[in-house]
Amino acid sequence: MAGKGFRYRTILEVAIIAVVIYVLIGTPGFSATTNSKSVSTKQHEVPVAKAKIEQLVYPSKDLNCPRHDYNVHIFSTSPLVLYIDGFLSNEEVDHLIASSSDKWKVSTVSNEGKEMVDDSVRKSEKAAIARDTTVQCIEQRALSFQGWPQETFIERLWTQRYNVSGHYALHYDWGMATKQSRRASSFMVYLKGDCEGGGTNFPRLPVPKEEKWCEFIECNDSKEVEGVTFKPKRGSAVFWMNFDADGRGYKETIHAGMPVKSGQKIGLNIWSWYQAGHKIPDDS
Ligand SMILES: O=C(O)CCC(=O)C(=O)O
Ligand SMILES: [Fe+2]
Repeated sequence: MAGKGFRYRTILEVAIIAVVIYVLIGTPGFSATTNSKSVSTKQHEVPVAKAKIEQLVYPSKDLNCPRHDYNVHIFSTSPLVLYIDGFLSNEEVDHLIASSSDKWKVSTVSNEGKEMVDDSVRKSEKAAIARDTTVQCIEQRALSFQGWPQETFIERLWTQRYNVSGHYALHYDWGMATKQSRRASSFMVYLKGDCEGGGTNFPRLPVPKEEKWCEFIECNDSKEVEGVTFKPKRGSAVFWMNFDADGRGYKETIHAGMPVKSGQKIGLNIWSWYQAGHKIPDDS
């Protein structure tokens, strides 16, 4: 009798341990094993890292980019948040807007690996712009700005358009982060900011005291808006690092695209993806 009871207990313990291991391995960001986790377990067995690698772009080595100057202001050192005044030239901004014009598609959000439209989270349109020389020079500038970090690549550039009531609710840009692969940094570049509202709000970042910042941030935000809101100033960008050196996501980087109350806003996302062990393909 005692032997049987012991056996049942052992089976129960093994079952509990198996369930715990299953749950942990299935949790995003838990370990390296999530690197090869499927986007959708049912229909499309696409490993996350593979899907992401297909979105990475490599500016040509033969580019001859025109010189371009911009002004950088340190907003915060931990996490690193910078405001880059004039990151893009007027010509580049016009070019990006023109090349998006016939490509706008409704924006989606990713929910447990599935892409879906959800207006309550994200209401905008996005366009995957062609990678001509101007665009590749911007990709190259984004890498150069960051000091050419190792095993880090630019994700294909997207523009994003918000009309009245367009917005992007609070979120992190982390995506499916693992030790081996993650969205290391974000640039939110503004192409068009002829609007009321539409700033990028970081509720956990404190508002600086210095009035000079009012050129770049909302200084008349109502009391209900927490933290700092960067103005969508044409050609300028907010840059931030999403993770610390150990790969822990910075909670302070939670942010939102504030609702556009009138007019229109167009932005450009430049995300940099860290992929351990990945190399620029020979044929690129
Ligand atoms: O439009 C904005 O201000 C923010 C957009 C954003 O956070 C994103 O596209 O990830
Ligand atoms: Fe974002």
